[in-house]
Amino acid sequence: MSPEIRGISILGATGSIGSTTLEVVDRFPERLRVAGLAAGRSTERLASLCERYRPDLVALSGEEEAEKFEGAYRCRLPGLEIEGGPSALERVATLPDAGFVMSAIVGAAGLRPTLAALRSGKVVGLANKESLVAAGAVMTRAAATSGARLIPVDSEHAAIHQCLADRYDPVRRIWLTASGGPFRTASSLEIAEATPETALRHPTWRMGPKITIDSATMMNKGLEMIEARWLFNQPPESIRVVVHPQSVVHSMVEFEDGSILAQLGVTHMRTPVQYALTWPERLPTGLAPLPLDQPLDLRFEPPDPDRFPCLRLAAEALAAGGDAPAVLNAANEAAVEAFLDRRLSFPGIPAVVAETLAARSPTEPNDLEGVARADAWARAFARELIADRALAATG
Ligand SMILES: NC(=O)C1=CN([C@@H]2O[C@H](COP(=O)(O)OP(=O)(O)OC[C@H]3O[C@@H](n4cnc5c(N)ncnc54)[C@H](OP(=O)(O)O)[C@@H]3O)[C@@H](O)[C@H]2O)C=CC1
Ligand SMILES: CC(=O)[C@@H](O)[C@H](O)COP(=O)(O)O
Ligand SMILES: [Mn+2]
Repeated sequence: MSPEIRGISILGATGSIGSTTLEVVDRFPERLRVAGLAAGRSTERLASLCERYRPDLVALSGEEEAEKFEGAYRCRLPGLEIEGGPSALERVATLPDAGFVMSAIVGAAGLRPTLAALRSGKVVGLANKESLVAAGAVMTRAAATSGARLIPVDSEHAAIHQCLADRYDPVRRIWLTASGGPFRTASSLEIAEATPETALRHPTWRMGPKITIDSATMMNKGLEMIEARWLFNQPPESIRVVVHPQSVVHSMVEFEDGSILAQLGVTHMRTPVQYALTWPERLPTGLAPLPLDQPLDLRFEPPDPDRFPCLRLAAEALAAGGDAPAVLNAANEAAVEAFLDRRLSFPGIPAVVAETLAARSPTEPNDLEGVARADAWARAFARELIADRALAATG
């Protein structure tokens, strides 16, 4: 019997995860059909994707972007519905013909459409970790109410999902592996001199710019600790980080008897992306296998929160709960953007996040509006700090 064709929507179709998702669609055209696509500003790429995959609906981040897209590409895309703005992203996330939604917009812009997909009971492949970092309680509650399923795409969480399978054995610890980023062996002085060029040189993964900077500060691992807390419902103190420079062991679960299960694989996002799209089935990825018939050194070392303070800040936000993770996330987004624009130094990133967290008046957001308020406050506060620092540096 041939498998049923599954309609999918891709939020963040023009990005790194979006492209990998489409590679998987190319591998299994008899199983996967693109129903909806959404993206931000890469209009030429989006138009080519629409020509190639013929979705029913395409959404752009804003109405103005959608009007420009319509004007420039309508003649190439007859019959395609084109919309823009937050409600359009939500429409793509809830299309009746899409049983699966790949949530791969970068940053807090991914929250609303991800929540819409969860509310409408979709299977959601979650790459947008910021959804769980900023609004973990809101997202997981929505999934529990609607019966939606969250399948992790983040490589570490996909690994843990596989190690846990349907086991109900008590978990002692979750070990998230971290590559350590481009500055793993650098001194604090060297790290202070980091530029966008050096920080974007990730040693093992090719990813979009925001997550690549997060890997360099190790905020990525901090965000992943918070993501793991919500995905696997584990107490914060049981979620640990171990540096593993080869990025071959994608993460591990330690059970009460001390046994540790790990998931290993090649360093390529096609594996977790395809895992989410075809779960619970496993299909060939077409990637060369991990060469275990060759010598392979695997190293594990403790992380250094003195050189990488973002790790400590994220652990503190996780322990504090309430709006702290949303504030951490928004301040980090503002700081990373400024670093990439050369308006903030690399050590300025944890400094801005720390000052923003310290200045917050704690709240307990219980819906997305509350999270959005915490996010807006933190973003504005962080941007002011960044502007003041730039002024102090030039003045
Ligand atoms: N890349 C990876 O290997 C991994 C990524 N992730 C997570 O997946 C997410 C995506 O990362 P990645 O693919 O690397 O990022 P990219 O920067 O490569 O892509 C981001 C995507 O988001 C879209 N986008 C940005 N802002 C908006 C907006 N306001 N409205 C609609 N679309 C928007 C971009 O559109 P456009 O380009 O058209 O502006 C693009 O399609 C992140 O949350 C990241 O942490 C997790 C694990 C691994
Ligand atoms: C591929 C993936 O899941 C990334 O989140 C990756 O883990 C980033 O590398 P770091 O381990 O350096 O943060
Ligand atoms: Mn990851």
